[in-house]
Amino acid sequence: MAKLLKWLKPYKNYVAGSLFLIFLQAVSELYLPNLMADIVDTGILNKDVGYILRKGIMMLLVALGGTIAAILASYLSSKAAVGFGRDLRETIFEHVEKFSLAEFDKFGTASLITRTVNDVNQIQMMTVMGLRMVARAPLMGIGSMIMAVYKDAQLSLVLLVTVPFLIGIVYFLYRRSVPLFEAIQKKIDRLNHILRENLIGIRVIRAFNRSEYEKKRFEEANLDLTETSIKVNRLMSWFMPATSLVVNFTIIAILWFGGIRIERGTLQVGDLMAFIQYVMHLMFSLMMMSMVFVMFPRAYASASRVIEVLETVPEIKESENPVEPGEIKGTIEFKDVTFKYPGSQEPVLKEISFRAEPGSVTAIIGGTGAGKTTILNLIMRFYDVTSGNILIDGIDIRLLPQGKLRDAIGYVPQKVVLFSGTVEENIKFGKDIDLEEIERAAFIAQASEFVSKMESGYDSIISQGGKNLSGGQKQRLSIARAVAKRPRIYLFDDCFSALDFRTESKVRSAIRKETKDCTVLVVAQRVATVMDADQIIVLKEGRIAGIGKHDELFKTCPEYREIVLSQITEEELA
Ligand SMILES: Nc1ncnc2c1ncn2[C@@H]1O[C@H](COP(=O)(O)OP(=O)(O)OP(=O)(O)O)[C@@H](O)[C@H]1O
Repeated sequence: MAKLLKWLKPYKNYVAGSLFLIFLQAVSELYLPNLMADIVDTGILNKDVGYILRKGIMMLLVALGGTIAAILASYLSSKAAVGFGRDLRETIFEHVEKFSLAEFDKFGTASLITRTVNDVNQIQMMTVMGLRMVARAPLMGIGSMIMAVYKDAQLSLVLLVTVPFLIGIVYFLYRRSVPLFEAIQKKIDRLNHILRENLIGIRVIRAFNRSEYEKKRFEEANLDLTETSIKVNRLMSWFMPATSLVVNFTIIAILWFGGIRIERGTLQVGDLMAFIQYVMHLMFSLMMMSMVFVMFPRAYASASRVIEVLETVPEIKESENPVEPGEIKGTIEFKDVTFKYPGSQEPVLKEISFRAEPGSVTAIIGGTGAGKTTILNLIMRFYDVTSGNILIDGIDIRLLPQGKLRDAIGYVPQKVVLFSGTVEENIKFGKDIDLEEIERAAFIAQASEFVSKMESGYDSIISQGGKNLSGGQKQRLSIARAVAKRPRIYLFDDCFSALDFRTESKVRSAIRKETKDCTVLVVAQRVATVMDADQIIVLKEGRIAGIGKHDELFKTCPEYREIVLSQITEEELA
């Protein structure tokens, strides 16, 4: 928790101001019972109306001052806590942006969302409570104790019996609630995860008639969270009655012993009234502190989760001695690359070596799960190789600044990702270009026609995830986005399969012209897509089964021959 305090630093003036005001509020509250005792013991006993009025007005002024201080303290502490929460969320977001895919896989999207929103909220609430109560409760507690002893030291002995009871209750609840609060945060993660999957997969869920099953899954997670929350609340429901009971017993004991002392003439009525008020303040402070204690475990659990994210060092780091490559030309070379996903037993790529030159097209073909996408992931440095090297223009990509590397790449993923916004915003996502360039990119990707038919053309709104577009339309916008960057290297990950043959061949011939000086890597399933590539890499279970041109591979590589013949007959080939 203390580790997070550095985000509170910019707000230290607000914190100091609020602590000072809380101090003033506490002083005013401690002074009031004293004034009241004076009114009773001096004013009322001597029937001195003037004295009562003077002291009464003073009480009013002190109370007013205390109230103003309390309002201002609340304002300042809220400002500090809200700003602290905002900064923390921003820091987490920026940090997570630097994560490699391995760290994303480790936390999971749902958990990262819960940690950024819900956990930070818990910490923020704890900060407000902390600022208001942590300062006020000890001040009031100690102040009331001193004042009570000052009023009647002997009567204060009652507290020696009752205060340990209160502390015992708080300690018991604290020990019991910590694990429950930790569990609650994990269960919120799980609920978010299921909810997210349901919202994203709603079409598939309906098509497969799995709504009931998903409903059950959600209900189970929801119930699980509810049960744990009820357990915590049940535990907490003991808190107020138990503490009230102790407080009321304390008051009864004070009235009992106080009455005896008044009878003996060793205590005045006003002082007893003030004493009771001080004791109430003391008990109230202890209750406040215990509320902080109760909130603390939850905030502590949240803080640990946030710190876990912040302390995760992204595996993919900028090199300490980066090589400034100047203009990237685009030669890609794999040298004996072996790669194992974090947490996996077996490598998915084994001893891969090939070279792709600018001005050439390299196609990668192979069965599902052969490791084709992984090759592209490695070129973009989403993961680092386990052994071997990947060189761009002869420089190991680990030595290249990541921004420079990715700026040189135009990537079209297998699964289209579009962002909510306009068509134009989506196309110029990788580079801020003018409308003419945007239209050019759309033209190459064969997207101009359908975009011009959309109601507002390039200003048409794309809904979340591109739900208002067809699969092929989304794919073409995704291609246009890559083309718009005018990169040196193109990585097409099986992105033509959503297009019909005619559109695919149009897109490919337009792209061929556009990319004639660039290095192009195409992952494909269709033989027609790879046939005219300058080199074809046949992947089988993470190894290169063959590399060469179509005719040569058809003769020499049985795996390639099998793929080709599964799609085209020998007569068609001839
Ligand atoms: N993030 C990951 N963590 C662990 N294993 C992974 C991860 N991503 C992929 N894999 C595994 O790596 C292997 C290769 O995956 P990859 O996506 O590269 O295959 P692919 O050849 O592109 O397949 P497809 O044609 O079906 O897209 C698969 O067995 C897959 O299970």
